[in-house]
Amino acid sequence: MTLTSLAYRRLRIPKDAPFELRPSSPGKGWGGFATRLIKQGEQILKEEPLFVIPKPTQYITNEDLWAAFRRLTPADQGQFLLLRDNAKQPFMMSKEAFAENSFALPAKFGHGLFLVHSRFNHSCLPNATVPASSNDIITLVAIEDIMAGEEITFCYNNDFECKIRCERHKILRFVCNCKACLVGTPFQQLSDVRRRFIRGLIYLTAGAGIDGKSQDSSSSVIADHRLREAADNLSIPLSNRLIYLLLTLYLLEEEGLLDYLMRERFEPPVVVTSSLFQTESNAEIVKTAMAQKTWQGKMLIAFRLYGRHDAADESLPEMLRMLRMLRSA
Ligand SMILES: C[S@@+](CC[C@H](N)C(=O)[O-])C[C@H]1O[C@@H](n2cnc3c(N)ncnc32)[C@H](O)[C@@H]1O
Repeated sequence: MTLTSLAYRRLRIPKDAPFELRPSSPGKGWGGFATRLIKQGEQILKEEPLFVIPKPTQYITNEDLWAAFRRLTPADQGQFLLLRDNAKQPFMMSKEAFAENSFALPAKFGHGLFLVHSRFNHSCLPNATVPASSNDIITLVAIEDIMAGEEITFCYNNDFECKIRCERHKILRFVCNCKACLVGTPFQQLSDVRRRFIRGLIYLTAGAGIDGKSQDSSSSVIADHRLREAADNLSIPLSNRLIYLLLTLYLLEEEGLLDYLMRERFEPPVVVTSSLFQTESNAEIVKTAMAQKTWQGKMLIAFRLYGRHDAADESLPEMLRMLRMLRSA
């Protein structure tokens, strides 16, 4: 344990916090570890920013940061000066310190410096999350039960469920070694296939990538141009649409990413889509599929619908296009 990393011992942590800060596995500096069982959905940490810079990242300057630093109380300045580059040496530049320890605050179109949230390491298969906040206060929430002694991690980006290992590492600018990143393992190889597949399936059902944009032919994950055009025009038939949605949920589950927040995001479209069928024979299959207990079971039955036309197919694209227009208005 180096003297510099011991600086973290002096960080202000809530007295009743269910975690402690200590060294993590090699290369990961320090991290947050559960000191007792933390139940799924439990709030692990609620934190106010030390300061906020109300600017997009690319416009934040060292001068902005020094001005914010000077406005802090001496005690808060002391806390800022405890920050270390991955628990090693102090940061050379305040911009680096800010980049490593800040979170975007959508409500303010700016970024806040969070001393304690930033001590938690990343995983592409996390056990916690920091949901988007509507104000300056952010929270760390368990997305599964976390055992005492287990490292608490969250995913640093919000679209990693559809990014493969090398894409994730390019964005992170460090090499993560979680189960989905450990090269040479069958899980890792399957993980890349699953996440690329999830990206394509999201495109097919939403008619846009996770960034809300349509893809040009060079960057598209959908190789078949007719299929991509059908996705862009929101004219994927209802039967296929339901199969793609169920497949997405099944793959997320296989990947270990189907936590309660993912379910909140992906289950409603399945419920809505399954309620739209107008052709009686199709509606019967959907009913049987939806009665199955598992996503795999639902998907296997729903595959019987593949390629089947439904009376709702005539009006569906128009309805979806109107919804898209309303959302973007
Ligand atoms: C916000 S800090 C996290 C806390 C940091 N470990 C510390 O000791 O201060 C982010 C840095 O931690 C390291 N890190 C976080 N998650 C990691 C992971 N899964 N694998 C390797 N390094 C990681 C990287 O150096 C990253 O730039």
